[in-house]
Amino acid sequence: MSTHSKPEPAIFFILGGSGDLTYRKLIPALYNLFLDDWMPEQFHIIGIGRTAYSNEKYKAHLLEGIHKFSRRKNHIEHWNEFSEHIEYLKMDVEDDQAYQSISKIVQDKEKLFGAHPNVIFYLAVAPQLVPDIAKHLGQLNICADQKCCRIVVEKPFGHDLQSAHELNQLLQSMFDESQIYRIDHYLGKETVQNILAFRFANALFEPIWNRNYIDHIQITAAESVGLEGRNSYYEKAGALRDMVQNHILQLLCMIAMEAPVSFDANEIRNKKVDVLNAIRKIRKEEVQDYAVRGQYGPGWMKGQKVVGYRQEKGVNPESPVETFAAVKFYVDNWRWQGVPFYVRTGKYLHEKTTIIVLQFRPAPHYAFPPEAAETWRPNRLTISIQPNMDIRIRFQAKRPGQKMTLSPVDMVFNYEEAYEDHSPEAYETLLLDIMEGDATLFMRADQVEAAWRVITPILEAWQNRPPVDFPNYAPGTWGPEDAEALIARDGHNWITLPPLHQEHEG
Ligand SMILES: NC(=O)C1=CN([C@@H]2O[C@H](COP(=O)(O)OP(=O)(O)OC[C@H]3O[C@@H](n4cnc5c(N)ncnc54)[C@H](OP(=O)(O)O)[C@@H]3O)[C@@H](O)[C@H]2O)C=CC1
Ligand SMILES: O=C1O[C@H](COP(=O)(O)O)[C@@H](O)[C@H](O)[C@H]1O
Repeated sequence: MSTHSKPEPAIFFILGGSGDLTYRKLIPALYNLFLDDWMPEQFHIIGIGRTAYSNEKYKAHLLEGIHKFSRRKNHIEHWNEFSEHIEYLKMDVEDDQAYQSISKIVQDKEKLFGAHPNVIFYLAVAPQLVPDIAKHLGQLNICADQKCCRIVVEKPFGHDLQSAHELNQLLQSMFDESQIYRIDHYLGKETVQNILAFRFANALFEPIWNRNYIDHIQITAAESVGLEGRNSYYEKAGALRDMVQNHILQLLCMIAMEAPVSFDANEIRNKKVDVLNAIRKIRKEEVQDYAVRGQYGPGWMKGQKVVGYRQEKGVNPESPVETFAAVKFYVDNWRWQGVPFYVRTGKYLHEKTTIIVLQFRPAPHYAFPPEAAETWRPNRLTISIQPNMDIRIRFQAKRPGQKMTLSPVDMVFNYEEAYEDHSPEAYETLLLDIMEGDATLFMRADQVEAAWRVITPILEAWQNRPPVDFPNYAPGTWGPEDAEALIARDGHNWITLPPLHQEHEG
């Protein structure tokens, strides 16, 4: 979010350096920053885990991750230069004595750099290890330096409101809030950051961005993948915790927030937390009117046979865990009173797509002859987050010819067509922000808790009332029928993005 200059010298400790996140995301992102000349002049990366790796084996393992997962899989010409900055430390994070090695490395690097580096502890470990690690790190002298020492905490941040609150209290007892970076990788996506630019760098849209013009809003974050090996985590989470509590509510905040006075991290976060606090609390007894859950059964995905969720390895054969969730929210404030926000997400859905749709109200009066159009399509603004990266505005246009015949057309801004520059991966942006000490795109303690508060009644109602109809959707569909009913009851339907230039429906 900052307007970047090259960061100060930095030491990265990745606790969980032998794990999947480091392999898939963190090292590819750091390497891309290196290729783009964004890494500090002096930096060092220490991967930590219990697995026995020599430095050479560790680097070879990480290089394999670049080949598989980096957006620049084959750009390895600078890998040797980059990997000189990497080492592996075999360490059990539950061993109290082991933390001395960390202090020693920092002292050695300080001498070598001849400067006081920023020290970043990235906790890429299972959530149950986080409290213990934070306690140990908090006791190190280097962490008393509020300006230089930072701790990065991955999702899930807590399992519910109470555990999130306890984790916040613990972290804040060891670190200043300004040192804590709670990751929500959606906030690092280019198209998500662009929502702020679109809304607040243009005078055109803000006057109509409210209940007077907008009929309803939809947010779809559909995935075509399944569990991707994270079965045991997912069985404790489910779609509501995994996607709605964090990513989807953050998208909703970006759409619904008031204009910030400045781009100060706390100013933006204040405006977002105002939205979370304004979301109408769903009463437990009304949860079924506002929320729908689903679980996929066995079926086919892109020509491949897939097992149902309950048949996945490590999953309870009678699991009540939802792999799909749809919710209708209201934001009770002057801007959004009465405007429903429909959100949905799920695994093994028809296609991977994350879109935000602002459906405008119809024009107040159509003066055109009845034969001008079969049906009137109100204006619609669609923000495609991924995999398409575009913004489309739908409006009525006169078809060429002697008669006044109208049809809907799209005005499109497409990232790839508009800019030659590539878009960085979310983790690249976020890691650079951490190095620069810019917390704008990270979750503050009160934001995380406010988001848990929003979904708590649904979590509790679902826990108290086990599902009777699971599995209730087939892989490759758009989820359970009840999700269609949720929105159809209000006279709407879920909008999926047609390919550009295709005739509009719905
Ligand atoms: N993977 C992903 O795509 C995503 C992951 N996340 C989050 O990131 C975090 C890490 O996930 P992921 O990488 O998938 O998990 P993995 O299970 O792949 O990795 C866990 C890491 O923790 C290390 N570890 C476990 N116990 C100890 C210990 N006692 N001492 C030292 N190291 C230990 C493991 O090292 P070793 O076995 O060598 O001891 C390993 O490096 C989780 O919170 C997850 O929710 C969030 C979004 C996406
Ligand atoms: O945080 C998570 O996000 C991914 C989806 O991320 P995306 O960037 O591919 O949209 C999701 O698959 C995973 O279950 C969840 O933990």
